[in-house]
Amino acid sequence: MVVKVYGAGYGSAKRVIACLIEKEIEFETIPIDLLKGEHKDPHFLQLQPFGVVPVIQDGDYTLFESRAIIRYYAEKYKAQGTDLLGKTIEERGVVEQWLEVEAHNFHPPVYNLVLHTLFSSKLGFPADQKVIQESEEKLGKVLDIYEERLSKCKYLGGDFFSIADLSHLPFAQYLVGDLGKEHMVRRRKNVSRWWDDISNRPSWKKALDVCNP
Ligand SMILES: N[C@@H](CCC(=O)N[C@@H](CS(=O)(=O)O)C(=O)NCC(=O)O)C(=O)O
Repeated sequence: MVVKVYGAGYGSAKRVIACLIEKEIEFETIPIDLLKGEHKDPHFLQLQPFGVVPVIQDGDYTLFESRAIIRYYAEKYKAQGTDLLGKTIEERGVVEQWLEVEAHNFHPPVYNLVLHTLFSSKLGFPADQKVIQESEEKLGKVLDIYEERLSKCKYLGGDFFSIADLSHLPFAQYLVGDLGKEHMVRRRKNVSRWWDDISNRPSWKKALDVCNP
């Protein structure tokens, strides 16, 4: 069954696309235009009651929340494509730990920078410079912890690429790209080495091609 990915053009959906490519799972993308409000359409809300993207449909199985989706496919197809979870429950625990760190410590400040720097005018609210400054300060502290972690091992979850690293790709891409904050990565040599490693993976390059044709 070909997996349907709704909203592939947007950040959190790219996390799912990169995972499906790493796991060698066939998928198709279904555009959802956020600026036209298609994510608030009653039919879409039946798939995702919170009205955000992505959602996947895999036959009669529907799942939303991008990190839940990548955990699902990483587990369901553990023996296919890249192993993204580690070999032991202890390795899995550390992977889950850094995936939670990405969701609760890395994502919020970067998401605020994206909203207030890139989308405030399109979404019709004033960019809040205080939020921008506070978010950059918070993110700097998070990256300092990453710098220490990555001085001890190649990837966040250990010495193997995992969903913890993969989950960072979409919004770290914003950081070094459209947000113009690449210096926050480059001034930290281990974070810089890590970013070059994970962002040069063929799966990420293909995900960007699929999502930004
Ligand atoms: N926790 C959700 C977040 C999804 C989310 O916020 N998606 C954004 C797009 S993006 O941030 O992933 O680019 C969205 O649909 N925003 C629409 C809205 O908030 O109305 C997930 O990871 O799937």
